[in-house]
Amino acid sequence: MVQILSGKAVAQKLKQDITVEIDILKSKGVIPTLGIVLVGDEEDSLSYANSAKKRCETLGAGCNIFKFPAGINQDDLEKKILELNENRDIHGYIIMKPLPSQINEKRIAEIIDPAKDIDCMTPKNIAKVFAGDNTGFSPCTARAVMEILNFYQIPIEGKRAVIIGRSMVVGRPLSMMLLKQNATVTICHTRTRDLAKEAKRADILIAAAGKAEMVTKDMVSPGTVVIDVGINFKDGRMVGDVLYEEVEKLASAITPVPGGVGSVTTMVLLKQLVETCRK
Ligand SMILES: NC(=O)C1=CN([C@@H]2O[C@H](COP(=O)(O)OP(=O)(O)OC[C@H]3O[C@@H](n4cnc5c(N)ncnc54)[C@H](OP(=O)(O)O)[C@@H]3O)[C@@H](O)[C@H]2O)C=CC1
Ligand SMILES: Nc1nc(=O)c2c([nH]1)NC[C@@H]1CN(c3ccc(C(=O)N[C@@H](CCC(=O)O)C(=O)O)cc3)C=[N+]21
Repeated sequence: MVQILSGKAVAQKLKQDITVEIDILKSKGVIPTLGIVLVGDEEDSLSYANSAKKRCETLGAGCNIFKFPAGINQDDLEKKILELNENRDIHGYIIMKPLPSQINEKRIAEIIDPAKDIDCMTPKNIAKVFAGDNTGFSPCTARAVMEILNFYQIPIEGKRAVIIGRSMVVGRPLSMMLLKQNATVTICHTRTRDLAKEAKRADILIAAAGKAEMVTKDMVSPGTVVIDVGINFKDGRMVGDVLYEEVEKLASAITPVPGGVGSVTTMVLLKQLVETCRK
Protein backbone atom coordinates (compact mmCIF):
# COMPACT_ATOMS: atom_id res chain seq x y z
CA MET A 1 0.00 0.00 0.00
CA VAL A 2 1.25 3.45 -0.88
CA GLN A 3 1.91 5.84 2.00
CA ILE A 4 0.23 9.22 1.51
CA LEU A 5 2.58 11.96 2.66
CA SER A 6 0.02 14.52 3.74
CA GLY A 7 1.38 18.04 3.91
CA LYS A 8 -1.41 19.00 6.26
CA ALA A 9 0.05 17.03 9.18
CA VAL A 10 3.42 18.71 8.64
CA ALA A 11 1.81 22.13 8.35
CA GLN A 12 -0.09 21.46 11.58
CA LYS A 13 3.14 20.73 13.44
CA LEU A 14 4.80 23.88 12.11
CA LYS A 15 1.70 25.86 13.00
CA GLN A 16 2.01 24.99 16.69
CA ASP A 17 5.52 26.44 16.92
CA ILE A 18 4.55 29.52 14.93
CA THR A 19 1.52 30.21 17.12
CA VAL A 20 3.69 30.17 20.25
CA GLU A 21 6.20 32.53 18.64
CA ILE A 22 3.52 34.93 17.45
CA ASP A 23 2.05 35.09 20.95
CA ILE A 24 5.46 35.96 22.40
CA LEU A 25 6.01 38.67 19.78
CA LYS A 26 2.56 40.11 20.40
CA SER A 27 3.18 40.26 24.14
CA LYS A 28 6.09 42.52 23.23
CA GLY A 29 3.84 44.69 21.10
CA VAL A 30 5.03 43.36 17.73
CA ILE A 31 2.58 42.01 15.16
CA PRO A 32 4.68 40.07 12.65
CA THR A 33 3.67 41.32 9.23
CA LEU A 34 4.28 39.73 5.85
CA GLY A 35 4.57 41.61 2.57
CA ILE A 36 3.73 39.92 -0.73
CA VAL A 37 4.80 41.51 -4.00
CA LEU A 38 2.56 40.32 -6.78
CA VAL A 39 3.21 41.46 -10.34
CA GLY A 40 0.57 40.48 -12.90
CA ASP A 41 -1.87 37.67 -12.30
CA GLU A 42 -0.23 34.26 -12.61
CA GLU A 43 -2.74 31.75 -11.27
CA ASP A 44 -0.30 29.86 -9.03
CA SER A 45 1.10 33.09 -7.57
CA LEU A 46 -2.40 34.33 -6.80
CA SER A 47 -3.20 31.02 -5.14
CA TYR A 48 -0.05 31.29 -3.01
CA ALA A 49 -0.75 34.92 -2.09
CA ASN A 50 -4.33 34.21 -1.09
CA SER A 51 -3.36 31.13 0.95
CA ALA A 52 -0.59 33.02 2.73
CA LYS A 53 -2.92 35.89 3.56
CA LYS A 54 -5.54 33.51 4.94
CA ARG A 55 -2.93 31.73 7.07
CA CYS A 56 -1.70 35.06 8.44
CA GLU A 57 -5.21 36.04 9.42
CA THR A 58 -5.85 32.70 11.15
CA LEU A 59 -2.60 32.85 13.08
CA GLY A 60 -2.87 36.50 14.06
CA ALA A 61 -0.08 37.82 11.85
CA GLY A 62 -0.44 40.76 9.49
CA CYS A 63 -0.28 40.52 5.71
CA ASN A 64 -0.13 43.18 3.00
CA ILE A 65 -0.33 42.29 -0.67
CA PHE A 66 1.39 44.82 -2.96
CA LYS A 67 -0.13 44.24 -6.37
CA PHE A 68 1.35 45.72 -9.55
CA PRO A 69 0.30 45.50 -13.18
CA ALA A 70 2.18 43.06 -15.44
CA GLY A 71 3.45 46.03 -17.47
CA ILE A 72 5.33 47.73 -14.58
CA ASN A 73 8.86 48.83 -15.53
CA GLN A 74 12.14 48.02 -13.79
CA ASP A 75 12.65 51.42 -12.16
CA ASP A 76 9.16 51.57 -10.68
CA LEU A 77 9.39 48.04 -9.30
CA GLU A 78 12.83 48.73 -7.82
CA LYS A 79 11.45 51.85 -6.15
CA LYS A 80 8.68 49.77 -4.56
CA ILE A 81 11.19 47.20 -3.31
CA LEU A 82 13.37 49.92 -1.77
CA GLU A 83 10.26 51.29 -0.04
CA LEU A 84 9.56 47.85 1.42
CA ASN A 85 13.10 47.71 2.77
CA GLU A 86 12.42 50.96 4.64
CA ASN A 87 8.86 50.10 5.70
CA ARG A 88 9.05 49.31 9.42
CA ASP A 89 5.60 47.75 9.42
CA ILE A 90 6.73 44.94 7.08
CA HIS A 91 9.09 42.49 8.76
CA GLY A 92 9.68 40.21 5.79
CA TYR A 93 8.49 39.99 2.22
CA ILE A 94 8.37 37.69 -0.78
CA ILE A 95 8.40 38.60 -4.45
CA MET A 96 6.28 36.18 -6.44
CA LYS A 97 7.90 34.54 -9.44
CA PRO A 98 7.89 34.47 -12.35
CA LEU A 99 8.26 38.20 -12.94
CA PRO A 100 7.29 39.57 -16.37
CA SER A 101 9.97 39.40 -19.07
CA GLN A 102 10.78 43.15 -19.05
CA ILE A 103 11.95 42.82 -15.43
CA ASN A 104 15.56 41.93 -14.66
CA GLU A 105 15.06 39.44 -11.81
CA LYS A 106 18.72 39.42 -10.85
CA ARG A 107 18.75 43.17 -10.23
CA ILE A 108 15.58 42.87 -8.16
CA ALA A 109 17.08 40.09 -6.02
CA GLU A 110 20.18 42.21 -5.40
CA ILE A 111 18.26 45.08 -3.80
CA ILE A 112 16.12 43.09 -1.36
CA ASP A 113 17.19 43.71 2.25
CA PRO A 114 18.70 40.33 3.22
CA ALA A 115 17.12 40.63 6.69
CA LYS A 116 13.64 40.79 5.09
CA ASP A 117 14.36 38.18 2.43
CA ILE A 118 12.16 35.38 3.79
CA ASP A 119 12.03 33.40 0.52
CA CYS A 120 15.83 33.55 0.22
CA MET A 121 16.28 35.31 -3.10
CA THR A 122 19.25 37.61 -2.36
CA PRO A 123 22.73 36.48 -3.42
CA LYS A 124 23.89 36.74 0.20
CA ASN A 125 21.23 34.41 1.58
CA ILE A 126 21.19 31.88 -1.24
CA ALA A 127 24.98 31.57 -1.14
CA LYS A 128 24.70 30.16 2.37
CA VAL A 129 22.32 27.45 1.16
CA PHE A 130 24.73 26.54 -1.62
CA ALA A 131 27.62 26.43 0.84
CA GLY A 132 25.71 23.93 2.97
CA ASP A 133 25.25 26.42 5.81
CA ASN A 134 21.69 26.17 7.10
CA THR A 135 21.80 28.93 9.69
CA GLY A 136 19.97 31.45 7.47
CA PHE A 137 16.77 31.56 5.44
CA SER A 138 15.94 28.83 2.93
CA PRO A 139 13.77 29.09 -0.17
CA CYS A 140 10.40 28.15 1.38
CA THR A 141 9.40 25.47 -1.14
CA ALA A 142 12.71 23.63 -0.97
CA ARG A 143 12.54 23.74 2.82
CA ALA A 144 8.93 22.50 2.68
CA VAL A 145 10.07 19.40 0.76
CA MET A 146 12.77 18.76 3.37
CA GLU A 147 10.25 19.25 6.22
CA ILE A 148 8.01 16.60 4.64
CA LEU A 149 10.85 14.10 4.14
CA ASN A 150 12.01 14.62 7.72
CA PHE A 151 8.53 14.50 9.24
CA TYR A 152 7.83 11.12 7.64
CA GLN A 153 11.39 9.96 8.40
CA ILE A 154 12.17 9.16 4.77
CA PRO A 155 15.83 8.09 4.64
CA ILE A 156 17.91 10.45 2.48
CA GLU A 157 21.54 9.52 3.11
CA GLY A 158 23.00 7.50 0.25
CA LYS A 159 19.70 7.62 -1.68
CA ARG A 160 19.44 8.61 -5.29
CA ALA A 161 17.35 11.80 -5.51
CA VAL A 162 16.20 12.95 -8.95
CA ILE A 163 14.75 16.44 -9.28
CA ILE A 164 12.85 17.55 -12.37
CA GLY A 165 13.33 21.33 -12.60
CA ARG A 166 16.31 23.65 -12.02
CA SER A 167 14.74 26.95 -10.95
CA MET A 168 16.14 29.08 -8.14
CA VAL A 169 12.81 28.76 -6.31
CA VAL A 170 12.78 24.95 -6.14
CA GLY A 171 15.16 22.66 -8.08
CA ARG A 172 18.55 24.24 -7.51
CA PRO A 173 18.30 25.02 -3.77
CA LEU A 174 16.57 21.70 -3.10
CA SER A 175 19.43 19.86 -4.80
CA MET A 176 21.84 21.52 -2.35
CA MET A 177 19.70 20.72 0.67
CA LEU A 178 19.44 17.05 -0.35
CA LEU A 179 23.17 16.98 -1.01
CA LYS A 180 23.77 18.34 2.48
CA GLN A 181 21.82 15.31 3.76
CA ASN A 182 24.13 13.07 1.69
CA ALA A 183 21.77 12.13 -1.13
CA THR A 184 23.20 11.51 -4.58
CA VAL A 185 21.46 14.18 -6.60
CA THR A 186 20.53 14.42 -10.28
CA ILE A 187 18.87 17.54 -11.67
CA CYS A 188 16.80 17.20 -14.85
CA HIS A 189 15.50 19.95 -17.15
CA THR A 190 14.17 20.48 -20.67
CA ARG A 191 17.50 19.52 -22.25
CA THR A 192 17.78 16.24 -20.36
CA ARG A 193 18.12 13.56 -23.02
CA ASP A 194 16.12 10.69 -21.58
CA LEU A 195 14.00 12.01 -18.73
CA ALA A 196 12.12 8.74 -18.14
CA LYS A 197 15.40 6.84 -17.80
CA GLU A 198 16.82 9.36 -15.31
CA ALA A 199 13.57 9.48 -13.31
CA LYS A 200 13.37 5.69 -13.12
CA ARG A 201 16.71 5.57 -11.34
CA ALA A 202 15.35 7.63 -8.44
CA ASP A 203 14.77 6.43 -4.90
CA ILE A 204 13.26 9.86 -4.28
CA LEU A 205 11.70 11.61 -7.29
CA ILE A 206 10.84 15.28 -7.02
CA ALA A 207 8.69 16.86 -9.71
CA ALA A 208 9.02 20.65 -9.98
CA ALA A 209 8.61 21.37 -13.69
CA GLY A 210 5.30 23.23 -13.66
CA LYS A 211 3.79 20.91 -16.29
CA ALA A 212 0.46 19.43 -15.31
CA GLU A 213 0.56 15.63 -14.78
CA MET A 214 3.73 15.15 -16.84
CA VAL A 215 5.18 12.43 -14.60
CA THR A 216 3.52 9.23 -15.80
CA LYS A 217 3.89 5.58 -14.84
CA ASP A 218 6.58 4.90 -17.43
CA MET A 219 8.87 7.34 -15.53
CA VAL A 220 8.58 5.76 -12.08
CA SER A 221 10.10 2.57 -10.70
CA PRO A 222 8.20 0.52 -8.12
CA GLY A 223 8.94 1.66 -4.55
CA THR A 224 9.92 5.26 -5.36
CA VAL A 225 9.14 8.09 -2.94
CA VAL A 226 7.41 10.72 -5.10
CA ILE A 227 7.25 14.37 -4.06
CA ASP A 228 5.01 16.48 -6.28
CA VAL A 229 5.82 20.18 -6.04
CA GLY A 230 3.78 21.28 -9.07
CA ILE A 231 0.80 23.58 -8.69
CA ASN A 232 -1.09 23.74 -11.97
CA PHE A 233 -4.68 24.46 -12.84
CA LYS A 234 -6.52 22.22 -15.26
CA ASP A 235 -10.21 22.87 -15.95
CA GLY A 236 -10.28 24.99 -12.79
CA ARG A 237 -8.94 22.11 -10.68
CA MET A 238 -5.55 22.15 -8.91
CA VAL A 239 -3.28 19.37 -10.16
CA GLY A 240 0.39 18.58 -9.61
CA ASP A 241 3.17 17.66 -12.03
CA VAL A 242 2.47 13.98 -11.33
CA LEU A 243 -0.32 11.92 -12.85
CA TYR A 244 -1.44 10.79 -9.44
CA GLU A 245 -3.83 7.98 -10.39
CA GLU A 246 -1.09 6.20 -12.33
CA VAL A 247 1.91 6.89 -10.16
CA GLU A 248 0.38 6.10 -6.75
CA LYS A 249 0.07 2.49 -7.89
CA LEU A 250 3.86 2.25 -8.18
CA ALA A 251 5.17 4.64 -5.52
CA SER A 252 5.98 3.56 -1.96
CA ALA A 253 4.99 7.04 -0.78
CA ILE A 254 3.56 10.10 -2.52
CA THR A 255 2.50 13.67 -1.74
CA PRO A 256 -0.98 14.59 -3.00
CA VAL A 257 -1.95 17.84 -4.74
CA PRO A 258 -3.73 19.64 -3.17
CA GLY A 259 -2.84 18.80 0.41
CA GLY A 260 0.88 18.21 -0.16
CA VAL A 261 3.92 20.46 -0.53
CA GLY A 262 1.89 23.65 -1.10
CA SER A 263 0.36 23.69 2.34
CA VAL A 264 3.78 23.29 3.96
CA THR A 265 5.35 26.02 1.81
CA THR A 266 2.95 28.61 3.17
CA MET A 267 3.71 27.57 6.76
CA VAL A 268 7.46 27.71 6.15
CA LEU A 269 7.01 31.24 4.83
CA LEU A 270 5.29 32.21 8.08
CA LYS A 271 7.92 30.41 10.13
CA GLN A 272 10.69 32.39 8.43
CA LEU A 273 8.70 35.61 8.93
CA VAL A 274 8.48 34.93 12.65
CA GLU A 275 12.18 33.99 12.78
CA THR A 276 13.25 37.28 11.22
CA CYS A 277 10.88 39.20 13.46
CA ARG A 278 12.47 37.65 16.54
CA LYS A 279 15.87 38.87 15.37
N1 LIG B 1 3.96 23.49 -3.97
C1 LIG B 1 4.56 24.63 -3.77
O1 LIG B 1 4.68 25.08 -2.66
C2 LIG B 1 5.18 25.34 -4.90
C3 LIG B 1 4.86 24.97 -6.15
N2 LIG B 1 5.49 25.53 -7.22
C4 LIG B 1 5.12 24.99 -8.51
O2 LIG B 1 6.20 24.20 -8.97
C5 LIG B 1 6.29 24.25 -10.37
C6 LIG B 1 7.69 24.71 -10.77
O3 LIG B 1 7.89 26.01 -10.32
P1 LIG B 1 9.21 26.83 -10.68
O4 LIG B 1 10.39 26.05 -10.32
O5 LIG B 1 9.03 28.17 -10.14
O6 LIG B 1 9.05 26.85 -12.31
P2 LIG B 1 9.99 27.36 -13.47
O7 LIG B 1 9.12 27.47 -14.65
O8 LIG B 1 10.81 28.48 -13.02
O9 LIG B 1 10.99 26.13 -13.69
C7 LIG B 1 10.56 24.92 -14.24
C8 LIG B 1 11.74 23.99 -14.42
O10 LIG B 1 11.27 22.75 -14.91
C9 LIG B 1 11.95 22.40 -16.09
N3 LIG B 1 11.01 21.75 -17.01
C10 LIG B 1 9.88 22.27 -17.53
N4 LIG B 1 9.28 21.39 -18.35
C11 LIG B 1 10.06 20.29 -18.35
C12 LIG B 1 10.00 19.05 -19.02
N5 LIG B 1 9.01 18.77 -19.86
N6 LIG B 1 10.99 18.15 -18.80
C13 LIG B 1 12.00 18.43 -17.95
N7 LIG B 1 12.11 19.59 -17.30
C14 LIG B 1 11.16 20.51 -17.49
C15 LIG B 1 12.50 23.69 -16.67
O11 LIG B 1 13.66 23.38 -17.42
P3 LIG B 1 14.57 24.52 -18.17
O12 LIG B 1 15.38 25.13 -17.09
O13 LIG B 1 15.38 23.74 -19.13
O14 LIG B 1 13.60 25.46 -18.80
C16 LIG B 1 12.79 24.50 -15.42
O15 LIG B 1 14.08 24.23 -14.93
C17 LIG B 1 5.15 25.19 -10.79
O16 LIG B 1 4.02 24.39 -11.06
C18 LIG B 1 4.89 26.01 -9.57
O17 LIG B 1 3.57 26.49 -9.49
C19 LIG B 1 6.47 26.47 -7.08
C20 LIG B 1 6.82 26.89 -5.84
C21 LIG B 1 6.12 26.41 -4.66
N1 LIG C 1 9.20 33.53 -5.07
C1 LIG C 1 8.30 32.56 -5.17
N2 LIG C 1 8.30 31.55 -4.28
C2 LIG C 1 7.36 30.56 -4.34
O1 LIG C 1 7.38 29.63 -3.52
C3 LIG C 1 6.36 30.61 -5.38
C4 LIG C 1 6.40 31.69 -6.28
N3 LIG C 1 7.38 32.64 -6.17
N4 LIG C 1 5.50 31.79 -7.27
C5 LIG C 1 4.37 30.90 -7.34
C6 LIG C 1 4.71 29.52 -6.83
C7 LIG C 1 3.50 28.69 -6.51
N5 LIG C 1 3.48 28.53 -5.08
C8 LIG C 1 2.37 28.05 -4.35
C9 LIG C 1 2.45 27.70 -3.02
C10 LIG C 1 1.32 27.31 -2.31
C11 LIG C 1 0.09 27.29 -2.94
C12 LIG C 1 -1.15 26.89 -2.23
O2 LIG C 1 -2.23 26.94 -2.80
N6 LIG C 1 -1.12 26.52 -0.95
C13 LIG C 1 -2.31 26.13 -0.23
C14 LIG C 1 -2.46 24.65 -0.15
C15 LIG C 1 -2.41 23.96 -1.43
C16 LIG C 1 -2.45 22.48 -1.22
O3 LIG C 1 -3.35 22.02 -0.51
O4 LIG C 1 -1.57 21.81 -1.76
C17 LIG C 1 -2.23 26.59 1.23
O5 LIG C 1 -1.15 26.88 1.72
O6 LIG C 1 -3.27 26.62 1.88
C18 LIG C 1 0.00 27.62 -4.27
C19 LIG C 1 1.13 28.00 -4.97
C20 LIG C 1 4.59 29.12 -4.57
N7 LIG C 1 5.35 29.67 -5.50
